[in-house]
Amino acid sequence: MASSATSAPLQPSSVLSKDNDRPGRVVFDPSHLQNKTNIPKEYLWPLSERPDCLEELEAPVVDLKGFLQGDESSTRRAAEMVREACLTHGFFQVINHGINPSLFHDAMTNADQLFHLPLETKLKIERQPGNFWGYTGAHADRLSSKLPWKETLSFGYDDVGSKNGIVNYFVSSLGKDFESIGWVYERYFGAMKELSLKLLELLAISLGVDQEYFREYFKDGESVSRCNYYPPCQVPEAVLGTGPHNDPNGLTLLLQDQVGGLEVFSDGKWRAVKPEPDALVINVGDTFMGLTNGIYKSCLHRAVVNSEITRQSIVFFLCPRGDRVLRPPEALVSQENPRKYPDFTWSELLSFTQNSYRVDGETLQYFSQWLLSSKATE
Ligand SMILES: C=C1C[C@]23C[C@H]1CC[C@H]2[C@]1(C)CCC[C@@](C)(C(=O)O)[C@H]1[C@@H]3C(=O)O
Ligand SMILES: O=C(O)CCC(=O)C(=O)O
Ligand SMILES: [Fe+2]
Repeated sequence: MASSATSAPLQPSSVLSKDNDRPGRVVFDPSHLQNKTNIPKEYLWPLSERPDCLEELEAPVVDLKGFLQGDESSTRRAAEMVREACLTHGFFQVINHGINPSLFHDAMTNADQLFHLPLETKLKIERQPGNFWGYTGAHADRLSSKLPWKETLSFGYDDVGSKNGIVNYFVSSLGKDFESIGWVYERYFGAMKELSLKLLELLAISLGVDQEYFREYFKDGESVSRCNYYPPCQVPEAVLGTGPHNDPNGLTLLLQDQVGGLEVFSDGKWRAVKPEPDALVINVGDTFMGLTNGIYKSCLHRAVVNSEITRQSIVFFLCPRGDRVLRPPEALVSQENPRKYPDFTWSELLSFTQNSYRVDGETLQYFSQWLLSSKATE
């Protein structure tokens, strides 16, 4: 369960290569799998705790309107709400965030169309080892057991280095017909980057840190964006759409449809994050927990699937530039709260998480210990 320390090492990518040169390779074909009652062993997780009546996570729905308009008392109120949530579990939702609901709608419907393409077409844009761009079915390119019951399409979203990178990606990999889809995600993830920088200002205010501090830290980052598509499963309690994990990045901005399935392990129980129309779910990742010297919490979460209906989510993982050293501002370090983690860079943490996938919520702790012991033996 969540409290026991287990880690499932990822298979090196050289072990799993393209299905045509590795006949034993698992290929996630939802049209076939979603009707099966006999779930192939690669997808099985120890029977997950699925209470009949799942309690809801106590996570505030924060109205950003006043803050975005520069209104002081609304900003104070919003900062207090996010502070309380981040001191406890690091999850809150935002509404009136300034993003047009039609962009949410377009991002969801285009993902639906993309995941309905024939499997051969999706495999043409399969994610390659060491790269964050492309399609995966159940992450079978990197994992061989406890596979997530999902398809993903990811983009190494980078508004700094590559202008129109997502549009170019669609056109060069799937052809000119996909240009308009590329523009939808270019606009969507551009809006997510902008909003995430504003949220960092609100978080800085909530911590009494210079308003620009975190914004400056993340503004030239190499973020990752992803569409998740979770088909139904006839034995939903035997599989997980996304296994338990803490996000390694700074902040995560997640758009979920109204189906529900996102759960957070808080106060000893899995709790549902209730879908709110047109809201975004925001959560603190390990990098932000590190930057706040452990004051704001990143929390274990997972996505479950159901037996009836496909669920979709679209995620923006805000990350720093790879060589940025993660060090909290002085205001967050004191005698009572001394440094919790050593200095490290985002690329060090990212490669650790890519090689060792922990399901116990202790990644940052283990990473810090590993870093300190490996530096001591250098
Ligand atoms: C930098 C990243 C690695 C993952 C995608 C982004 C941010 C979160 C990571 C992830 C979601 C954590 C859970 C396991 C994972 C393999 C997944 O199920 O998708 C992770 C991502 C990944 O490596 O693709
Ligand atoms: O789809 C979801 O609700 C959660 C996905 C998630 O946690 C992730 O991709 O990191
Ligand atoms: Fe996550």
